[in-house]
Amino acid sequence: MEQPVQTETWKAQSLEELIRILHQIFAEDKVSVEEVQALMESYESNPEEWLQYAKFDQYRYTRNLVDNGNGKFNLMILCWGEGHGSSIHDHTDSHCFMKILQGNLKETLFAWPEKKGNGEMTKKSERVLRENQCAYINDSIGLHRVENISHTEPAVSLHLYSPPFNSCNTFDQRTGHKHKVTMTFYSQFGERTVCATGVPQENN
Ligand SMILES: N[C@@H](CS(=O)O)C(=O)O
Ligand SMILES: [Fe+2]
Repeated sequence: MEQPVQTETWKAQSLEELIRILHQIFAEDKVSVEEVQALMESYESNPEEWLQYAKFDQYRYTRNLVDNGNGKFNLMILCWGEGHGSSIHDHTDSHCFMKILQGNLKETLFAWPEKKGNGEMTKKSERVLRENQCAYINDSIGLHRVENISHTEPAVSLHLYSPPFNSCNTFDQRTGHKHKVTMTFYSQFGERTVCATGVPQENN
């Protein structure tokens, strides 16, 4: 009988330490989802450590690259103004970890639409994620929409995607029809990205 793999229980004391441990974990051949989720949850959000990456836009949520994980993952900070939300989308066969750094985010889970379907998409569940919680999703779990439903408080979240990707599909809730979109960064390593096309980058 195979021995269950012993996953380590880490406590990340700072964002810097979190990133260092993530590099260690992702350098291995096999990565445990539970281990990454527990590690990300163990970091107690300290705004002083991430404020340099938290750049907001008036109209839509922003994606701000913090670390490119040596090619193994992308770690980014998403900034959600009051009422900002994403479309229903998939995660391009990657693992997606989402930790709340500030405020609350509502996550609504949807089932994949039928191949030839043409109707309202099926809502599977919804929940509110609170400060320091870390959620996980991948395409076999389903699709989701994420929203800052607060009218008074912004929200900030830390996302890890592995392997990294720069496009996903968004879905029309009424019809289930999908549409491929390219996602880019509003800033990288704390520096505002110059957007040549002027086309909005986030999937809302
Ligand atoms: N997956 C989305 C954010 S979220 O709504 O989970 C993105 O990377 O832009
Ligand atoms: Fe997502």
